[in-house]
Amino acid sequence: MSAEAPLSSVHTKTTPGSAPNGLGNGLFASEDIHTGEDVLKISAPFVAVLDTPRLNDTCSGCFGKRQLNVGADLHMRACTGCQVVKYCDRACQAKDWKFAHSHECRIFKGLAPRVLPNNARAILRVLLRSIKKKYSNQEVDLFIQLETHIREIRERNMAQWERISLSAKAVKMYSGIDMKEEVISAFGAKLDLNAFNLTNPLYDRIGLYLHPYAALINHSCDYNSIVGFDGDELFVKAVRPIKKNEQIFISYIDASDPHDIRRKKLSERYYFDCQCSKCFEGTTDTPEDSFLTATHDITALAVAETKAQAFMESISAPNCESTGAVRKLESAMQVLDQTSAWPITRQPYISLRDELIASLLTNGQFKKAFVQAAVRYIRVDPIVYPYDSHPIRHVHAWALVRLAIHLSQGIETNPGDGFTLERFELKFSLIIWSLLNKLINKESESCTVPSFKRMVQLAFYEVHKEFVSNGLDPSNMADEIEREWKKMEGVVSATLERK
Ligand SMILES: C[S@@+](CC[C@H](N)C(=O)[O-])C[C@H]1O[C@@H](n2cnc3c(N)ncnc32)[C@H](O)[C@@H]1O
Repeated sequence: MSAEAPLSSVHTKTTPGSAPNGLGNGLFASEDIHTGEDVLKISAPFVAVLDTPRLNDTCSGCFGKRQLNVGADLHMRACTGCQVVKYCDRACQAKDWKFAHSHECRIFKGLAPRVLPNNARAILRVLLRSIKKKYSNQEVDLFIQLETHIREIRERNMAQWERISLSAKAVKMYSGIDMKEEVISAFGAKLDLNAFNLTNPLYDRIGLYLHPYAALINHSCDYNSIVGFDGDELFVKAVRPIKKNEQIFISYIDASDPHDIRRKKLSERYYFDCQCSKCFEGTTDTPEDSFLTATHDITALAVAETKAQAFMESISAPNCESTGAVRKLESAMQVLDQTSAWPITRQPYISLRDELIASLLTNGQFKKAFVQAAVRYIRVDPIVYPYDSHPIRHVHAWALVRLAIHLSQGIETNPGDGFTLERFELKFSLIIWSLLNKLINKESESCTVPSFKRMVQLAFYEVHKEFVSNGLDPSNMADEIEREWKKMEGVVSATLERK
């Protein structure tokens, strides 16, 4: 495969090669890559589908990109044929029709009101596109060579194997495709092992995505690159400088999990014992594995963790509304606090706070959400995501901006909000301006995707214009801004002291 142009839709600073330590193949930097630069950009997926709940609120043509760019509530229309997929407009519909929907529409229509699960819809797309010769020989070759771990799936996870077999049976039956079920099942296993979470530009999962070139990237808990999506475009960006010939690594799992949990997830989900440098170093001094005190009661900590996890799991129950979720998440955090040893930067605390912010927003408790988002931005993220370029840090800063804008407009919040933010007398406009200014200044090194950057630029332009129209230039207000951030520190300390 040529280093410069592996496939027409692939733009990359990598070459495939054999990876050391029994990792099979991998991708290697073909030149020095700076922080924030594209390691790999793929303009068209091999296959990408939305998760079933997202079919109703996300466009199957642009995967929500236009909704974000236009910033308006686009009124999506369902495909008149199958009524399963929805689109922003004719352009999005035409794009998806050409990509695959023209071949699957009648199958979806025949199944209505049932909808195939996401993995079956993805397998169906791959099969239909293969039959219609929509893939190049190179793409097919790469796909065929992908790891399946099919033997391990059959031996170690009967439920997964049954799901794959059932999907294969359904796809064969509904499409009428003349192919052995075992071959279709192998496609399903390839998908399970190699697909990425398709996310929107704010890094919320919306579906699954596969491209066989991107699937060559191996995992490391000490990754140097991050995957993001802008619509159906994939971006792999460098979170830190990468030297020529260095191997490209992403994290397949949540790298903020402690050592043992990371290894368990990789083994159960991807069927390998991680051979990365961080796993070899073990648990000494890593923030994910540390507690606040050197001596602690291991059993009490394990009990607290189990209790907190149970609270967290209970919020995904179908009958759990947002008020109940807030209460449960706060109880879970309290259980961890009561150990006096659990850092706010150790899982499951990090996820509990993320979930709490989301539930507070749903519940209209904006002040409390702002305070929790401030704790996350100031105290949690710099430890959990040590690279400044990490997109999650930028997305969390954006969440804080949105909440500050909301509060600065004096929009009434839920009466049960409780937190007396007023006593800190925050000047929200300066906090908003300084957060956006920081995001803009770090833009070239940020691993966020283009739509996110555009959204930030637009917001900064509007906020700055507002200051100028009042005869002010915040670029010359460094002292005032510093004072506001001291107040924000006060908000964060007061919140954490109340624990
Ligand atoms: C998506 S594929 C990556 C490409 C793969 N190396 C290949 O040759 O096709 C994932 C598989 O690569 C291997 N792998 C990736 N990262 C690894 C790691 N850190 N330690 C051990 N094996 C790894 C495992 O077999 C895993 O199931």
